[in-house]
Amino acid sequence: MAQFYSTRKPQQRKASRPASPLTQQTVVGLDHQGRGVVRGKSGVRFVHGALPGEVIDLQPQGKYEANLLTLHQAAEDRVSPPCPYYDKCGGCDLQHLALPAQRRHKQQVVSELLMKFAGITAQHWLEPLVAEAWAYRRRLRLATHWDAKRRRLRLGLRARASKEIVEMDTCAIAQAELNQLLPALRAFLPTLALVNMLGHVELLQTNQVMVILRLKSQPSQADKAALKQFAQEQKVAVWLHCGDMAATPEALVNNLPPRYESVGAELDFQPGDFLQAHAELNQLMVAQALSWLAPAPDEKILELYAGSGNFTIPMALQGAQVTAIEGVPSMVQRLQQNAARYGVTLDAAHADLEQDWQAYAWAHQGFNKVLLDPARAGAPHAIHEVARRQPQRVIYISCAPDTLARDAKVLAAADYQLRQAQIIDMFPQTHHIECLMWFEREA
Ligand SMILES: C[S@@+](CC[C@H](N)C(=O)[O-])C[C@H]1O[C@@H](n2cnc3c(N)ncnc32)[C@H](O)[C@@H]1O
Repeated sequence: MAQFYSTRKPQQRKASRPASPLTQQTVVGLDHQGRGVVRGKSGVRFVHGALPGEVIDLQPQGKYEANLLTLHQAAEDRVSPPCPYYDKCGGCDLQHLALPAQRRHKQQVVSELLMKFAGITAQHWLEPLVAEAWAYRRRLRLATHWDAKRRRLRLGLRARASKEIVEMDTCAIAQAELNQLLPALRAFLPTLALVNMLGHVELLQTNQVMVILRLKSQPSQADKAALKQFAQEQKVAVWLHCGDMAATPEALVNNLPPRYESVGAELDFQPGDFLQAHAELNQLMVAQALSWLAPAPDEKILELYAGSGNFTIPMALQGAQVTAIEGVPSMVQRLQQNAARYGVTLDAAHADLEQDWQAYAWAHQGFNKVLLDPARAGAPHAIHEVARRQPQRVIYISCAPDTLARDAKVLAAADYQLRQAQIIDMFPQTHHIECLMWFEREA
């Protein structure tokens, strides 16, 4: 890209005066990021913490956002957030909305986006798939800051729209085993020389508790010995992720091969691999997707964005002929390892699904059904490739309703009907939405 240099000094920006608060505003909606929508004379504002039907005063922040200043009239569905860190922490931004209303809201968001961007409605919405709504997260990523002068470590979650660290004793949505480790980590980490090169700390709970330290470089032998002792005392595995982000985490103390449960299978994974946030709901979701896919033994199934085999291995165990594609080569290896451990035959390949598929041998076969579970970016290229191949059925698992709606438009244009839809309550108390869609091509 061309760069242009100027000898002129950059103009000094005048510090802008904060905008005046807007009073007695009525909230008319809730957007897909969980913010209340206010339409005033100066345009639309998205207000953090506000709910539809409420009358509020708000403080504008930037061009479109705002913070809630005063609540004059509360919505019926408003509840008092139980977490003491709710006001500061950027994690659970829908705790102030009653759980049934959160689920209704998520379904409404998906339904509205599908209508707005794809012009479609689901023939049938199933009741949301739900499970434990607190203490469910099996992965906690903690930010750190070492104050060398005061010899004090800050360890916690990031505040909303800020780099500030909110230190908490417990995180209300994290699994108990992860919370129990927090005091021990706060006491232990400052005793290590590596504390001044610590990036984040990740805690994982699957078949064991794992502590993953993100470090700029390898720790000293003395630190490694201390970490081994900590692992023994706390009965945890310890992994080190040293160097740049592309480096793979390595086990320092590994008591068991890391595994997570899917339907009828315990699957190998490694820290750094994608892992669904809610263990119980993951299993319900996989079971539901498989029942919709209903693979017959003679049918060929194409699975896209397969990860380490969360959907693949249960499908193959049911006798389906699966071709599974994943973009991270080491995860493809894990998938193949999982297939070998369960004695199932399948094709697994590494590919960037957002590139042209011409060069991929697997892409030249015919497929009866497709299951795809992309990241938040959706499948902007892959969905065209899928539609062009005209499989009878497409099961789409989405964690981003806006990109789902964009991709659904492509399927709708290729004569697919949205037969069933369902919210998966994978991220209760937060605005994040997971959903499952069954598209069928009318012959
Ligand atoms: C939401 S995860 C789902 C993984 C798996 N289905 C599961 O349930 O564990 C999305 C996966 O897509 C992969 N991915 C992201 N972009 C990709 C691309 N352009 N091509 C291929 N795979 C990609 C990621 O590495 C990740 O494993």
